[in-house]
Amino acid sequence: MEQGELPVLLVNEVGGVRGVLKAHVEFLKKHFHLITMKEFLKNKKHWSKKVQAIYLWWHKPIIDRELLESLPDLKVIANSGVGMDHLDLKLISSFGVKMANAPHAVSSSTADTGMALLLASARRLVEVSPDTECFADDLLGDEVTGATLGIIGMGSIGYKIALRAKAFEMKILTEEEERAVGAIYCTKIEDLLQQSDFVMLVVSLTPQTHKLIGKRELELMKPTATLINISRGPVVDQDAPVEALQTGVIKAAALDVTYPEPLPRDHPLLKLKNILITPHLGIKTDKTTRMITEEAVANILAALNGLPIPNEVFP
Ligand SMILES: O=CC(=O)O
Repeated sequence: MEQGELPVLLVNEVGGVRGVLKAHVEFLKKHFHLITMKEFLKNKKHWSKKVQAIYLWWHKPIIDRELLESLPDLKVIANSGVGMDHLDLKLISSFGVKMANAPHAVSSSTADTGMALLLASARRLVEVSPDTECFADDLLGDEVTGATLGIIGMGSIGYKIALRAKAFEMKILTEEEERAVGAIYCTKIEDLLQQSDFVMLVVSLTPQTHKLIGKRELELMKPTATLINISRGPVVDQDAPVEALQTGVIKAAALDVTYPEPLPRDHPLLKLKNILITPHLGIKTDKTTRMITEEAVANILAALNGLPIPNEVFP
């Protein structure tokens, strides 16, 4: 890189459904020469030795061996969220490329989404319309105050959910050691499932958490309990809640994540009444998306300057 030249940052696209938000482009351009995947592919020869960083906005582009081989000067990939399950961390690292995520930016808005799903399904907010008869027997909801919330995954998002749940006077169970918010530690996930009125999934998707919740786990839950997933779709074996919700094994579910996303229109989950499904809204606020880009820029600049990367992720 010549003096005064900005490092080249590759982004999937600008705007659209999966492109870096247009509102962030001016900020990115203060630090980088920005090129899109389309521009890169159009003139690979020109850009290939210039790209030093990738900012991955919403899981695109696919980072595979072919792409990595075509970017010999790539130093860092910054992810626009906390979940890294869409990346082959070992492969990327074998090319000497560093990786980073944005955990601080996303924790509050994702915790808010979790609580919004919990409250909405407890009080059946999406089942009603303005002309619904308010004393209809079948509209009685669940009291949140005093109910037990089991949190599976006590990272920064789980911790913030616990803080919020405490303000709602809930009893909190966790299967990880986290007593700072007054959560009670269950040594076994089975105990948490059996005792909770609401079970909230906040774990990262890894081979260990893939299909963590299936038929057996749902059967351990109370028939009056609600399952809430704000982590990744494949943490739940998706056939299991279909049957469990149809047969009353559990009372309700609220899923911000599914597989695939979005679900096909004829998916059996979409036919159920006792389920609330949102399209992976977790982090989507204006402030969070701005903070994500700021966090990503800090990660990239640190990597390019040979400084410790604030949110480096290791394979
Ligand atoms: O899904 C959201 C994230 O990975 O941060």
